[in-house]
Amino acid sequence: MTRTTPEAERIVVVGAALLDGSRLLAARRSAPADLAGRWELPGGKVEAGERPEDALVRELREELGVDAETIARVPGEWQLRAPYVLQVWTARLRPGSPAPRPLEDHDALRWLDAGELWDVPWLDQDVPAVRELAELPPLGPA
Ligand SMILES: Nc1nc2c([nH]c(=O)n2[C@H]2C[C@H](O)[C@@H](COP(=O)(O)OP(=O)(O)OP(=O)(O)O)O2)c(=O)[nH]1
Repeated sequence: MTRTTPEAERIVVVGAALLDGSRLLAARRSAPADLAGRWELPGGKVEAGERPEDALVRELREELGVDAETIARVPGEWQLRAPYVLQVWTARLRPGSPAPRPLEDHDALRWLDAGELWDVPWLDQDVPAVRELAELPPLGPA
């Protein structure tokens, strides 16, 4: 049975498909223990009154030390552990941005070429989102 979370109890987690040409940035979580060592899309929880796109830019600044901008919403929404749901935006670094560094929540970063998307052990709950990304340009069919 698929369990859905009532609208009022949902907390949106925004994840970035941070792109550099046709490469995608994957981030390895360092905490909590049950997620540590698995790979995810950098991002975090949207705060009350915050636009998801603004939350994503803020999270990328805090977690990776970068100056990024969102490009477009990736169609779909994926249930995480309740009450969280994952929404994904493609994003890119703005000109002059520092390179990403694992400042918070992560202990490794990796730019994956389109052919390397499945070379890291993604969090189980991120696999459907990565599968969707793999079907979309610039990672998948043009
Ligand atoms: N950022 C991110 N979180 C994910 C992904 N997949 C997934 O299950 N999660 C979970 C982990 C956390 O329970 C929750 C997001 O938490 P977070 O720790 O990244 O968010 P945050 O920076 O706002 O957290 P906080 O420390 O301020 O509370 O969503 C993903 O791809 N990216």
